Amino acid sequence: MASELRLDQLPSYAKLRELADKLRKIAIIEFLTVDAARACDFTCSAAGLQLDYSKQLIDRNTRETLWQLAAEAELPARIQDLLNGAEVNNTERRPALHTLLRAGGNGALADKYREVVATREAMRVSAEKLISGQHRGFTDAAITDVVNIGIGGSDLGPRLVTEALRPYQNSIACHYVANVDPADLQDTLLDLVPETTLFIVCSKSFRTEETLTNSLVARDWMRAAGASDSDLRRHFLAITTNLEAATEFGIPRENCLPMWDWVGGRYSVWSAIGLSCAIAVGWDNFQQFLAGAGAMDRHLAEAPIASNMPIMLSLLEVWNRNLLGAGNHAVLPYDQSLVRLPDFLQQLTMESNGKRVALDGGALDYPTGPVLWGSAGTMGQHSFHQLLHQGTELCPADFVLPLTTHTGMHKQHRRLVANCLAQSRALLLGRTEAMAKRSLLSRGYDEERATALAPHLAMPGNRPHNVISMQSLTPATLGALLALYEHRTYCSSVLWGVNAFDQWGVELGKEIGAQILTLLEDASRPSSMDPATNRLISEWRRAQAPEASE
Ligand SMILES: O=P(O)(O)OC[C@H]1O[C@H](O)[C@H](O)[C@@H](O)[C@@H]1O
Repeated sequence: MASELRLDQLPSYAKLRELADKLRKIAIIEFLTVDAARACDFTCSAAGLQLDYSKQLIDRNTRETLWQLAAEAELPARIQDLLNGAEVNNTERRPALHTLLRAGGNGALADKYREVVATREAMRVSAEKLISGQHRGFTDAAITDVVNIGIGGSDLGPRLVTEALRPYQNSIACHYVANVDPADLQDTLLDLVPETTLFIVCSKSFRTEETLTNSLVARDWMRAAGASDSDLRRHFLAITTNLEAATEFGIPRENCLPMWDWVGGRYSVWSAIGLSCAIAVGWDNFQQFLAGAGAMDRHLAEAPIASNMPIMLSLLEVWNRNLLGAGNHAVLPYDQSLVRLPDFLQQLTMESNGKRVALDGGALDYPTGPVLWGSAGTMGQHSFHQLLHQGTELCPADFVLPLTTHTGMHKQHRRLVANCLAQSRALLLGRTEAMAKRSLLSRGYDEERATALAPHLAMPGNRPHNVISMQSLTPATLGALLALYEHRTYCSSVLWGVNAFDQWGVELGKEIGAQILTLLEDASRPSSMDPATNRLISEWRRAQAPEASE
């Protein structure tokens, strides 16, 4: 591992700085006009996806320099480290082997791969028993509903995949409960019947407060419906590395599927953590999902830097972040079934690359992972796109566009596609004040009013963005898309010199949460927190009805 890497000390970085100063004054549309081949050349394809980066603020020279930067950072070697099981998670002394979960076989990692294959088989059996109605509840009724209880990586991936693949959905309905707010579980259970409901307790650690709290309430709900302790085994499965804690909770070993410490939570949808997806869409579709990701893994491993899609996306991320100063990145899927994609990518990218020290613990004096946000088009157009077009913040964006629809409503889908392409073009071109004034005059405004209004209608354009398209959103292209972002995240972590696979920053809040809970549970305890926290604790205590404080 090159733990001493510092992005700003790589030889090409100084040249990129000069290029950024120069390019900031140029309009992207000029590149497209002058260079007729750019619209085709600034694209790459892999695993059923096409990336169009022709509307980024880079010219051919900058692109060459970015490729050079990737070579100087030894990105291809670092990618081999990831794929071959090197200890890329240095603070936790582990490899990060999510790619093994969708591999067809790997000689060097045969022991681990055997476990993966055995677990896949157990997932298949479990999913098929449920789908075929063989898995029955305590009154011998077939299970109709599955509730995945998990949070973070044990929720966001499975939830996204199940929702995105709704056209492939079979008869079992999968629901997702994550929040410790009792309303989340309560709302979900409202429409469910205990006799036909199965819970999957999804927790890599089996120590997560939200998941354990919700699972206990779910167990009480089952008991209240008449399920005995031995009946519960028909209604609870667990996915975890911590089999002991799961059995202590009352889920017998034969109802547990394993996870491994070499799979990070946010990279785990490919493991048994994805069981709810396999139940929702069936085993064949889940396998297609794994195969799509596997195809992207092979592309990452084999494609040269110049045509490597995850590497290119990562270089553009670093260019926009470090050289053009963009502190955020919007993801705009033009497909309602990908409405959860920004949520999933927030954990993937911000938990991975929201870091301020290098692998060797040294402080970094350049920015790392940007804030990621977004929502499905066209909803965002009627809300935050105003800022994308005219705000003072530079927001690079990825449009994600399946070219066809599963709905069968092709005429209406055309409108969605037209909106996506129009937003992309408007971000590229903008509108000058003179153009705005001309348009106002043609609409009957008088000279004085048109002059006054024109600056409000003018848009700078030149907003860099990518378009990631695919023929249609299938299990395979969805797998490829998620793997693409996983690999972009890893490549960027290499360039920034940070560990993408730990998340120490989430721990302190959990510790303080446990301390504060003891103060909320026992009103007689004096609170010795900071004055602001003490005041809020007192306010909470005053707000409680007497029966809530027992
Ligand atoms: O799967 P679990 O062990 O319950 O963890 C669930 C989540 O909680 C943690 O706080 C981490 O920040 C996440 O990376 C993880 O996915």
